[in-house]
Amino acid sequence: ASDSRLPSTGKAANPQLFRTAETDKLESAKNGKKRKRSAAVQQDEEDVPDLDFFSSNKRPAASVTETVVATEDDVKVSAQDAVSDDDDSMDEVERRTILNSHKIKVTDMRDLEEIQVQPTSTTDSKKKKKKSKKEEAPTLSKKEQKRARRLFPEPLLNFKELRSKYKISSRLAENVAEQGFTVPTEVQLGTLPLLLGESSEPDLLVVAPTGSGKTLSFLIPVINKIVRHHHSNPDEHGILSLVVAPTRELASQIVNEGRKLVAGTGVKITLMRKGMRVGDGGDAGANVLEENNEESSGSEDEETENKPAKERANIPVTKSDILVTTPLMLVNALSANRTTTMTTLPLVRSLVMDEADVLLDPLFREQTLDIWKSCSHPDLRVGLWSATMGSNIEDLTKSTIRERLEDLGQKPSEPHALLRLVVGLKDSAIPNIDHKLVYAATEQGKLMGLRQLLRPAAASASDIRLRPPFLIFTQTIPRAVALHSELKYDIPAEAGGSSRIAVLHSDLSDGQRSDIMRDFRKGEIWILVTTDLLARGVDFRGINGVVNYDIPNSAAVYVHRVGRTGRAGREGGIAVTYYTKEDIPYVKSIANIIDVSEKLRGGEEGDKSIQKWLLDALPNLSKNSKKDMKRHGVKARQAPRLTDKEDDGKGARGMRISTKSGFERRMENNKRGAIEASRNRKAAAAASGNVSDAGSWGGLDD
Ligand SMILES: Nc1ncnc2c1ncn2[C@@H]1O[C@H](COP(=O)(O)OP(=O)(O)OP(=O)(O)O)[C@@H](O)[C@H]1O
Repeated sequence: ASDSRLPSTGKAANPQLFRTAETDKLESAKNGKKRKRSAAVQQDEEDVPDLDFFSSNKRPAASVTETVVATEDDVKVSAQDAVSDDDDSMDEVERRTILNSHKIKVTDMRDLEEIQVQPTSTTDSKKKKKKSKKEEAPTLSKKEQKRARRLFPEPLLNFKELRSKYKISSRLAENVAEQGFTVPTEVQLGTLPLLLGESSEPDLLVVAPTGSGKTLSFLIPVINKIVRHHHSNPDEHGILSLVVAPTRELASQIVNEGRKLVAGTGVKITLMRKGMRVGDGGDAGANVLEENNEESSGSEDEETENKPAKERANIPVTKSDILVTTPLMLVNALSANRTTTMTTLPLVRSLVMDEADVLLDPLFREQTLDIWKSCSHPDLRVGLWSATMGSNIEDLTKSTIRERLEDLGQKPSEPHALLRLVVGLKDSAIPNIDHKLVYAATEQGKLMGLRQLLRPAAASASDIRLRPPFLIFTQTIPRAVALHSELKYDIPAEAGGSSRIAVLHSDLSDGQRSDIMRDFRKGEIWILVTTDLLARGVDFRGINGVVNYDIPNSAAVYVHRVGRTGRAGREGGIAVTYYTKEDIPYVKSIANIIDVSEKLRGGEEGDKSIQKWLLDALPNLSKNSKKDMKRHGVKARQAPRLTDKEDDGKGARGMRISTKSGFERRMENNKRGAIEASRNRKAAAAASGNVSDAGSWGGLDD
């Protein structure tokens, strides 16, 4: 019975994570255009403070029928709004009610002086309020400043409004409708009006849960803007939008999503590949893509795939409007592999950074900032999207926006805001999955636990029941490879044997990587062992679970890894995290994340997987150790000491992934007489050459 609610059954729940019955009523009334003027709600922003998004669990959030004392501001707004009762827009009280119950918080990030001088906020009434406040009290308390920065823009109630209200291209609207989504997710509800509305398009920082549909939220406005651009500037050709993502897998997925949306709109979206050059295509200042015949395989990206390499080499210029790329690939193209100064991208009007916090993390920062600054159009808008975002990213964004304009020596044609939109609780894991934090004491204990998960019969003995397909994350590439060869023969030949389990990491060729992605998506591979390469962004809708075989290097990585399941509101996903004695110093931040996500879900204290005593007992990690852990992971597990071959027996032995149990599995399979598997086993035994040099653990008896 429990299987019927697994993500893999494809049953999509409501994709919205946060909602209340009261708002449902209000939204459907609005959707039905039955506007109730009597709505009066006291929903002061103090009710939704930074760290308390659980209010709807404790008491009913703003109710439309409730008559309560309105704040001074609310009265002002309501009175003003009554005048324009006939129009279809919402009053501020309704907007607040809907945004608050979906836990959407919009903040103007600019300095208050700037907001006052250049009022470009999305709500007129709010503008007036801010101004009058400022005039009355020049020095505002912190609380008042926060209040003055809060915005309550109009939410998107349904996808039809994209056409009826926001006038997006009819073909684009059709393409969205064809996806068959019933209601917009929170991030779509909040960001689409901001990006498509009549006010000047803002720069936007968005923090919204994993699997909540951020891709659609940034692609629709980007595509619509280009359709408009094509109308008004029919002669201007070149890259108008850039989407940057940290991995090839994610970039490729964005292109595939984009292709569905651009069909018939005249907009072209392209995945940046090795061998493409971004150069001057002849039109003055227009950047176009040029492709030569270097390797560019990858079956996920169908378009160029079907053409033989020779033919591809003859495509001199790819006229593309949207280029989707990883940072390094574009930087190399713009600087001829760092041999020249960066070419500029003068036409780009939209720069989207997906997984922005990792793109601006030291690992990618330099490349990302180079790309950002190479976009030299004064009307560039940036969008930074992720499920996690440190406050350092906000500061870096502000300073880069400023510096880029200073370097350009030009001003944008119209002033615009830098807004931040947060859905739910910043940096938290989604509430619709089960988290299991399991103490396994040793490396061998983890392997034993994982084997139990692989066997449905054995699973009934523990309380964890994990059905394929699922992902297993390790700390390093050698460990992913070792674990894969360890588990390869655990799946019986009758069920497909070793072909059901695969390993994916960045040492594989592009072609191998996309083949594995394709087979996993098709359901031919059931279990994918991987590194943090797949921790972010990739969307396997029907994945039932995630196993953190090695604990993640940070709380943010935990949020992203486990967010591969429970996509678009699906229930029943499981996240299992093993930890050993060595991991104890690093577990607290993960336990905290789980605790918060369980609070977000509500429910009884007894249902919680993280007990208070555990949280109290786990040690806190110093700032420096946190930094160190983030960069290197658990020391004892670092590559390259941990591969079997390189194990020097001095300490790393205890942390290696044992091979003896693999041998045991092979013996078991021999007994079963699975001929094909036996042939593979021999090959594998010959290749590894160290079957007898196994660890101390003898495997599990079935
Ligand atoms: N309104 C909607 N209703 C139902 N499903 C949706 C809706 N919008 C998007 N989806 C689906 O939700 C899934 C997750 O979307 P997406 O990959 O954009 O998530 P994300 O927010 O970018 O997550 P991550 O932070 O992990 O990158 C996709 O399969 C997408 O098709």
